Amino acid sequence: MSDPSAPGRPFWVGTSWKMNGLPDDARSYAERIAAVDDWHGVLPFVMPPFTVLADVARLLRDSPVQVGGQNMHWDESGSWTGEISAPMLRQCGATMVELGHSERRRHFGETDETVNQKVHAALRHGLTPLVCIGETQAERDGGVSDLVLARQVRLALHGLTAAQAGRVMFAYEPVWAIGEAGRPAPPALVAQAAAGIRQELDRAADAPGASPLLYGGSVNLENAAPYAALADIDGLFVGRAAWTAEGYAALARAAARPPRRGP
Ligand SMILES: O=C(CO)[C@H](O)COP(=O)(O)O
Repeated sequence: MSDPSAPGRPFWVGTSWKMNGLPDDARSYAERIAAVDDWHGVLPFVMPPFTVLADVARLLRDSPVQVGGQNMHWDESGSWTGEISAPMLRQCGATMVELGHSERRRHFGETDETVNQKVHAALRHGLTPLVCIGETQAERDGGVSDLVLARQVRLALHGLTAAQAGRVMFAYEPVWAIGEAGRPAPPALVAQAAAGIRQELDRAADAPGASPLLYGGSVNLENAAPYAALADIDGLFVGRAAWTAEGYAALARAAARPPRRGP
């Protein structure tokens, strides 16, 4: 279990814009967060659509905000119509890449195996993978949440060395808690799931707490602080509530508010 009271424990607050952000809006968002002079100690990152990624990365180049892609292919190049590779993301200024979001698993055929191939490719090309995992409502009702989460973690990290495994970030996102129809998860439930995930991550990595574990799913200004206080949670991964620059900055402030304690 990671120690939330450890001095200097990094805490991430990031957002994926999903399929939102035309060029003018994206530039305006990036300019506004580039102007934020105090992130209250959190590590910020944004994941815009591919079409504006280079622009956003350029505007945030001199800021602490990292930029990531929302997906990528496992191959470097080739006949993969409509896909984006790790070197392409790097060239655009990305340092991170989100992999295995439930929307991609559900609608676009992403599997634990393709996530694993993409994790390997991301690390080969110097991108930090952020792997999204989470159980469906049916899996929770059926009592197999912990098994599902352990399987997703183990398969995502398959074939990595312990040092490599420690460089992979995870986001626990219960599928039933995401999006317009999502129901915010009780912090106690998140704490219980996160403790199990942490055990899996620590088994794979070379040092306890090496792999950051974020929480995502209907995070908002009211629930950010309780989630941020959980012992095994190292950050928040936010959708809708961070789709304005002001909303994002406010969430970072709310998540950074000390003290962070266990469940
Ligand atoms: O990916 C997510 C955060 O970027 C996640 O799906 C949560 O979305 P939200 O429910 O709109 O916060």
